[in-house]
Amino acid sequence: MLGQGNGRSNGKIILIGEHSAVYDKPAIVLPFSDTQIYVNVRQASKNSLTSRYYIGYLTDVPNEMQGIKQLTYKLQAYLHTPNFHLDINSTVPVARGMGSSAAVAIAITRAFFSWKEEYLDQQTLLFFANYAEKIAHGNPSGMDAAAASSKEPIFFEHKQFTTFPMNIDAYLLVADTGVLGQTRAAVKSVSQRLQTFHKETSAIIQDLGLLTEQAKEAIIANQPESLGEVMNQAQTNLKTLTVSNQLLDDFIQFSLDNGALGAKLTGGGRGGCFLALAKTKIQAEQLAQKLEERGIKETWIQGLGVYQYA
Ligand SMILES: Nc1ncnc2c1ncn2[C@@H]1O[C@H](COP(=O)(O)OP(=O)(O)O)[C@@H](O)[C@H]1O
Ligand SMILES: C[C@@](O)(CCOP(=O)(O)O)CC(=O)O
Repeated sequence: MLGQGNGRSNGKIILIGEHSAVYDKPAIVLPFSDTQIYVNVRQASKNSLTSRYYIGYLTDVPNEMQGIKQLTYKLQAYLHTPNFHLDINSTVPVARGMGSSAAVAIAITRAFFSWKEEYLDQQTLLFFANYAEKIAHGNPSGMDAAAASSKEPIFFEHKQFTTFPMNIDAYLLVADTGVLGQTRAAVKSVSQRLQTFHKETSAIIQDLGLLTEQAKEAIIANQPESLGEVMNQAQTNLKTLTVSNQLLDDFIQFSLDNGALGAKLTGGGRGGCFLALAKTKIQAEQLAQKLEERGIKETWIQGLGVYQYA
């Protein structure tokens, strides 16, 4: 009888570059250690899963969990494991643009390899995580899995990532609208727009890529105001791509009216979370309080310069 295997991962925040990353443009993504996933795997008579969102046999999981199911079967075949029970404990909100599907895939892969006491290199880890992401998202850029596997903020480009100095003195307020995001549908609709309105849509995607480069420069040069302006321009482009929604637009405007240097949605959009940039922690806290009074479900504050690595 095999012992147990354990794996961990964390959520992520896309600072800038969602959607355009699917078309090979760069993105800046931060691992987000305030949200964590722990997975335990052990031998069982039938393949089964326990998570806050689902309890039961893997043969019966709902369609939206096909990514996880196929991943575990692939890991089982690759590592020649017996039947298993998976326990998933997570504080990453599901379908809010925080990369829950990639984080869970990373934690599951780590748990299986630790169970079999097999060495897991970064390339193999990303191979398995992106296998699950392809089933969950259709056409993932790969940045969610890369960020969930990294301890530091990353500049993701051409399927590779590098790190860079987070010199900036500013605070990110992450706010959850509480409404499910629709990553798969939003990614599909951008691809349809690209066919129908090719010239206009590819210009927006190009622009989002340039804005990501400008965001990196603003961070390195410690220019919070410039970063805020770049975030606002990115949000305008995301709105034109129709991946925002009225709720996000209203909260983003409210944040700007209440002193945010910039604000934009994060992740797949059409729900989920948004980001507001503040110069000081106190300003971020004051805005968080106002947003919560206005109905925001949950907020987190992340220092950008004093980044606490996951
Ligand atoms: N805690 C969890 N337990 C089980 N499955 C999870 C969990 N978190 C995420 N998932 C999987 O990830 C999917 C949600 O992913 P997705 O909609 O892409 O969210 P996100 O936009 O946060 O990445 C779920 O349908 C499920 O398959
Ligand atoms: C829209 C996209 O750029 C980011 C999706 O982020 P999330 O899965 O909603 O956390 C898609 C992708 O990069 O695969």
